[in-house]
Amino acid sequence: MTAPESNQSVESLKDDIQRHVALTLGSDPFPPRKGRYYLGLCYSVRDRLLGQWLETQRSYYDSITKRVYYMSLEFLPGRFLMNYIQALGMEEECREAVRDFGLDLDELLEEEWNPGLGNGGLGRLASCYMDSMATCRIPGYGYGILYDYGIFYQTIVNGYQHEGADNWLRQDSPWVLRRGHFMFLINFYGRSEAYEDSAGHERFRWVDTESVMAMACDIMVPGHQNGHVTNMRLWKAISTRDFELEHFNRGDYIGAVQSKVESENISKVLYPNDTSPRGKELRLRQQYFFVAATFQDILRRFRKNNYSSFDCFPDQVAVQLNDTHPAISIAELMRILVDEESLTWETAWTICQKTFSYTNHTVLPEALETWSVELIGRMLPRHLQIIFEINRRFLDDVGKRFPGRVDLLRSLSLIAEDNGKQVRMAHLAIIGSHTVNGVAELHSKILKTRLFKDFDNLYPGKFTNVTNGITPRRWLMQANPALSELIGSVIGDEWIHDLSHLSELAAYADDPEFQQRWQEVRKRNKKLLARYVLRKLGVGINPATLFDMHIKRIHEYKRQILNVLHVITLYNRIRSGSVAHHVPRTLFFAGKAAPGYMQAKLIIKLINAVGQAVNGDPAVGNDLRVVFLPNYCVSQAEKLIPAADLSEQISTAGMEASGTGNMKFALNGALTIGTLDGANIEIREVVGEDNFFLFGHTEEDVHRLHSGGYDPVQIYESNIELKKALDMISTGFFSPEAPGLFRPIVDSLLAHGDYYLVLADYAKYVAEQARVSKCYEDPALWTRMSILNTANMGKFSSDRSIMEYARNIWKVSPLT
Ligand SMILES: [N-]=[N+]=N[C@]1([C@H](N)O)O[C@H](CO)[C@@H](O)[C@H](O)[C@H]1O
Repeated sequence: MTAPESNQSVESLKDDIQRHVALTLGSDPFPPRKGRYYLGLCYSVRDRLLGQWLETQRSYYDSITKRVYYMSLEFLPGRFLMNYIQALGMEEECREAVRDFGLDLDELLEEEWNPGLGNGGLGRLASCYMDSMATCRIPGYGYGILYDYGIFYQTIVNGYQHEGADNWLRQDSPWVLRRGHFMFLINFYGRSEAYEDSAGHERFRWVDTESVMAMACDIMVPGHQNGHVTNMRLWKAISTRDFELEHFNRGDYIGAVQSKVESENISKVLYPNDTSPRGKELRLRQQYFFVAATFQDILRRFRKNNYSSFDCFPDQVAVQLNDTHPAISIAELMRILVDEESLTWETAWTICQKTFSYTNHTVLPEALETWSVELIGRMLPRHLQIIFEINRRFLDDVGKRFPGRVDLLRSLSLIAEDNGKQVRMAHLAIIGSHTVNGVAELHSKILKTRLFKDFDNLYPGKFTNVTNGITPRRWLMQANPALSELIGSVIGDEWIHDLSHLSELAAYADDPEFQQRWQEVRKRNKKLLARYVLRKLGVGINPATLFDMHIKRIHEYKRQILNVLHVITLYNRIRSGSVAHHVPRTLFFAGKAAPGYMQAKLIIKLINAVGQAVNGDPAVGNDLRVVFLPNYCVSQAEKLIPAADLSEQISTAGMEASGTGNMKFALNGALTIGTLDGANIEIREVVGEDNFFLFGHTEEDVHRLHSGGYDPVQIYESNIELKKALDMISTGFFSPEAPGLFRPIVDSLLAHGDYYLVLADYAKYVAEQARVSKCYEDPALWTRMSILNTANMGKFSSDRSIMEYARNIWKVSPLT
């Protein structure tokens, strides 16, 4: 863009901002105020995106292309403004425009509330995938729920997590386009009534239902500087107008309105559990609500092309089930095709299996969703009938192929009998899908060889792998502009669209001048973070120390406890002077615990209690500092990750399906200390064993130790430093006011068998951490390792993942 053109575009942008402040917000544009001008800028940027969105949607219709429907109960898009500005390639323009008003773009960006419509990795992955679908021009949409309240707002009071309501829409969001004209009626409860149709066939209809409306709310998802803009369509529950007669007849107006209000509770709040569902009725209502609304929207689009039959439905529609949360879709599409479209069961079932594909995100037993037959029968009576019929036909087929294998029938059945009749949603998703994938090679192997072994034997070729990825737009270009600029200065900017170009960086790994510039960028990012921590917590941290980060949801399998045991060990070594030399470290912890997960909440308290002791001990000084950052979210991760030296990926092998934080850290040049778990294995393969700090038992070892012979007490007894650390925890060293406070944690390790093998991996972990310190003392070596990590992360772009889904699972090609 020429100077006059850019001046002209800066001027027109300034006009738009002030016009929106005046005419959209109804506020006086003078004097310029941060809050008002932030919204003025948002609406001006939105205007520029809407045009591209309309064009993109038109191109979908014109090309009658097959579309992907990525169904997810969670999305974690992060703040939109900077992502939109960079996708439109107008960052400089915006900076200049707001500067002319005496404002600073970086300050305006902080005005935006994080849309926390997800818990962790699964939700963020869905948003990275949306960004890549748009950037790779894969025709598709994300479907979910517009919760009024997202993941709770975490504060730390006296070391304990407190949950606050995340009323993120209280100031209305400039990004949410409410589509009042797209309202669908969603039914619940009632009963399924059999009747005979004119051809004498038995048919079913769902009657006497209670209903609520689903209103579409769109949020745009722009591709990176390619004019391709798609959207997430998130459903909001709106009460229907008609009153339930029973209230009305009693003249109970308030009661009548009450039930209306209740019906709108469906989209009120996100369930805050990361990998352990709570079988709550409202949660199932949320799942069916968004599934039913989504399929009415899918059918509306399909019917627009006036196809003569549904046989081509799978050629036009690919539905990806993001975990089992949307799995009731399979029964819903069967209901629509059989009950409403009068297709035969067989035809309908074939269409279903050709339409659906399912991604599993965890092997943790407590995370595999089941719904009681009683609850489904009450809330979705017709769907239960359909699920029983799917199961009957499925077991018939299995019985024919494997006569007499009652055990097989029991293990494969959709219905679990052991704790009251439960519908296994993963089994429904597997049977009703043409493809099932895990999210990293080890995880996908475990699905095939352990968790769903019988299904893999039954359906050879159905199980596959698509290793997770992250979008380089948000996680490098946006989060780490200084490093992006340095990279661009030597290899250009193609990596933004094709991350494999990063490999060209490897040539600079030993280049002293480049190493120098790399170190400067990293120092600058660490100083920036130190300033943020001082502002947020009033805690001073020294940017010259090794920044060691463990930021993710709090869960025992992620082993924040193992990290704390290492911190206490270092603390004891420093206090006792038993180590000749210690490399000063700052330990960063951040993450939310599910409100009902008491052990995780106690782990947060332990981290803060240990931090208080260490930070307050004059004998330690700057050598060791512990920081727990409250309210971990996407925008906080964008500040933390570019400043990290060490990335903690220390889960019990076989339990972290993939991890995606591990990819974000390595992409930004942090080195990983980790186990052979999830995507750590594939990261180590590409960055090289020498550039990865590995420790711990393998998944095979864990499986073997879980089947017997593991004695954590023996390890405790035989390791002095470990015993000392555990004794300090259990005797109240970190909780003098309540000596037994952390007993449950120590009991889980010693008395209850240490299921997550914390003690088994302690010694190797501490030893590997010593190797980390040693390497860190050699800046040339560390910088070389850091550059080689970034250089080799091309594989972990979500563009690669999405193109694998498109080619191997969805069978769609990018729009040209
Ligand atoms: N649910 N779930 N699963 C997870 C994460 N907790 O959200 O999905 C993430 C996205 O696939 C994985 O990276 C992670 O390992 C896995 O535990």
